[in-house]
Amino acid sequence: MSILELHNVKKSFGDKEIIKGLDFSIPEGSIFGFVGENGAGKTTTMRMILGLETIDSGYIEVNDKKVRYGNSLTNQVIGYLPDVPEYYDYMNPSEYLTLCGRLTNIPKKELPNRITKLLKTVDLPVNKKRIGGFSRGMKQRLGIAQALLNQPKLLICDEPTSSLDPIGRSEFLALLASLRGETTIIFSTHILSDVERISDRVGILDDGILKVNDTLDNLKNDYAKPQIVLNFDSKNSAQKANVALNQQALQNNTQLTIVYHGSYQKSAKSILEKLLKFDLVPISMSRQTTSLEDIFTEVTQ
Ligand SMILES: Nc1ncnc2c1ncn2[C@@H]1O[C@H](COP(=O)(O)OP(=O)(O)OP(=O)(O)O)[C@@H](O)[C@H]1O
Repeated sequence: MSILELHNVKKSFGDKEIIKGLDFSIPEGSIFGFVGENGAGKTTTMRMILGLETIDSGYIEVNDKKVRYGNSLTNQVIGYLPDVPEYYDYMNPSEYLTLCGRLTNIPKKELPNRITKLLKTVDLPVNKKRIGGFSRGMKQRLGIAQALLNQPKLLICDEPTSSLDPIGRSEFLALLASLRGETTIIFSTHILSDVERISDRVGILDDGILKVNDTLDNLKNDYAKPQIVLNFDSKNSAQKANVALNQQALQNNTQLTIVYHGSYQKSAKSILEKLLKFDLVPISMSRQTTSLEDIFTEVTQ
């Protein structure tokens, strides 16, 4: 079952068509990595899902209900972490979450328990430390606690890791991954390794349409272009080796890259046999699989 469905959604700003017909759905329980170059329209799409932006044509459904522009009822099942969450620096996390809970009408009796549990989930202290003294990573984690306060079915995060250092990013991704199964997550990013780390599904937005929407495993199979990379001790040896291989390889200085088909074992054996005939021995040989970056480049070229 899908928690989110977009049906031929189009959106222009002035005479510039940004979203040219988005048609996709996100199955319940998945972590969906929404990727695209700067300005591709990721934030605009998320804002339309939240009813914060008008839709020119088409429609969006969340949990089987149509999204309406301005204070959409569908937001009752959505948690949202904007790209730059704003806080009252003088508050501590419990005070801030209490304020958010009151504004969203969470029953007063339930609120303290939920807050204690959530602060534990996002690994923030329940002490009196003020938000003003928090690191960016802590602020993003507090943002997730706020987004989870209404126990949403769908969690939307807009570029949640782009301002974090590697440790903050790692901790944040681990937090998102720990929510797998509890809520469906859509997060936008242009950090492809983040998507590879935690997403089940990937959508690539390019030129106003979703060019790809599939599981990472399927994408890797569909776009598989397995390569063998050989390194030699000199440019000259690499050149000679390429002659021995009938110029099959792409040479970059001391490195040769060969796209192979079928079995790795057979291809590697045949390459080595050809090289050894000429006494050419590579200093290293490795098999490379398709990365999301390769797929992204191919799709958006
Ligand atoms: N309110 C607006 N008025 C006019 N143009 C807008 C408005 N909002 C967004 N745009 C334009 O729409 C395009 C898509 O912007 P959007 O922020 O959705 O892209 P994005 O994929 O989220 O980019 P980034 O990764 O840089 O955040 C951009 O060209 C942007 O300048």
